[in-house]
Amino acid sequence: MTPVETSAREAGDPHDVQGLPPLPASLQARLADCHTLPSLPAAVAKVLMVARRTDASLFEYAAAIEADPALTLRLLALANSVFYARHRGEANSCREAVSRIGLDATLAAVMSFGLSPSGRAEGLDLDAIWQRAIIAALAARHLADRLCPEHAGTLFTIALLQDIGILAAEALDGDAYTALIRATDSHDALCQAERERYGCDHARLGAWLAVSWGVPQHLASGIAESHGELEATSPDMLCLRLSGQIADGWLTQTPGRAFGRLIRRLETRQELSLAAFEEILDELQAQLPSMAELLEITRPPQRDSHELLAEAKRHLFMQTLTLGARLDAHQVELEALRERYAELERSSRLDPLTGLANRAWLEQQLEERFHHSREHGKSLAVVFIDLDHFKQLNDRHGHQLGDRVLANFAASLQKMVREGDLAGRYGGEEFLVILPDERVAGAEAMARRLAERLASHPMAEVDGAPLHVSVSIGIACLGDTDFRNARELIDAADQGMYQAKRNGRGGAQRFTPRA
Ligand SMILES: Nc1nc2c(ncn2[C@@H]2O[C@H](COP(=O)(O)OP(=O)(O)OP(=O)(O)O)[C@@H](O)[C@H]2O)c(=O)[nH]1
Repeated sequence: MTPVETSAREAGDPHDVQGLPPLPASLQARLADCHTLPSLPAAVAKVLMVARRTDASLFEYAAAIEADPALTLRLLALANSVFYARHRGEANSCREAVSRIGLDATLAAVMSFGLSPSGRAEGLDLDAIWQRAIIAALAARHLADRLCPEHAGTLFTIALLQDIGILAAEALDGDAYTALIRATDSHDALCQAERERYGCDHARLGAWLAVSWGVPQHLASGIAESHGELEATSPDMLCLRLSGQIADGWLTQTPGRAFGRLIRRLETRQELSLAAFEEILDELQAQLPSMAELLEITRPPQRDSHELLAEAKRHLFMQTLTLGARLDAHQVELEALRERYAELERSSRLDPLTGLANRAWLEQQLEERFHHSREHGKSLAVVFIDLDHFKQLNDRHGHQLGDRVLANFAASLQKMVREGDLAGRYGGEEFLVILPDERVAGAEAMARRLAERLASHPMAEVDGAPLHVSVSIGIACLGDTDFRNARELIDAADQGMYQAKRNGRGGAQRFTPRA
């Protein structure tokens, strides 16, 4: 956190945090009218006045605190607590106490005294709020000791005060706000609900309140930014934001799951190893009881860091398994979809009755092959086949038999074409075969073979008697004539076929351009 300059502002709410956008105007107006906002005892305010000066000495801090005996006692208790006393002797004066615990922690202790759980706001669970605050404050300090020691004291104070905005929101809205807390199942969800209701969350509101008390601006802007994403933040911001999330995980009914999620979120941050995280949790557990005692709040639940992280890893493992299983299922689904798509695509090219290429596919293929043959100076033959007297066949034997004949004819045709050729149904009883690299002679040979086959193989049986069909065939060839496009080539083969019909059916006729 970069300390924010405390120069006077020209306009706007004097309690705004410099460097941050102002609070929504309607909220500012309501805050200005609210007479129940939490305030600080005079002694605390005096200490804050000292803290606002960058050149304030230890002596001045001590002097401000000594003016209030209760505050002095609280500070001495803190300096002599397990956390600060370690192997040192007893601190007997306010000055000794301030020197031992440092200016930041002194400020935090003084502030927490001013906002002690014995204060007002009966609708709120102040005990829970302070539990979160002290866990976060200690976590922030220990995280900072590892990641940015120069900010450890400041972060302790900010983390401790990060939720004071809840006090302001409760003062504004009373039961409606406490109902909002009850309706949300996590701190994140509460922030989101606040943003929807007030246009900002309690962190931002807390920063405003802090400035109104005279808390130094850099602490206030820290409070404003204390809630948010862990990714892509500076190390000090990571310590601060993580501190609140550690506190939430610590206090939840399912800490293993919460810490599992936290570890996953931290995966992108290399600075903090799992071993360091476990040490921090150990330190937290060691210090929380005395801190809770000092603030006269209920002790937060006891957590065994080793067990906690083992459970967190179990959750992560289960989550990975579930994700893996889901991924597998998705892959199977994707494969099935791919197959289905390929099948659809394949069937979209086929004629359903005969299983041969349909007209659209024939035309598209001919188009491509036509251009390819032209470009490479190759020949390309098209054979147009029309079954003779098919109407008569239908009329005599019925449509179903007609269908069977078409299907059997298609199967025979398919057997006669070579790899690289394409046979398809062009329409009704019309068929087309594309013969790449083939000249008229090759196409005529194919027509002959087809006629022979039809003569020797009946296409159906009627009352035990074989039913033979004949076809009329038209042939056109790129190479013989200079067709401009595939359409012209088909039309030419069609004309050849009509000529074959006119010649008496059952034969093949090559296209001959009129002179
Ligand atoms: N069973 C059946 N008949 C079809 C199908 N498609 C077209 N036809 C019939 O094929 C017949 C074609 O008749 P025409 O075009 O008059 O030709 P044709 O009777 O074969 O006479 P020519 O071609 O002159 O030898 C029509 O009666 C169509 O109803 C089909 O999918 N199934």
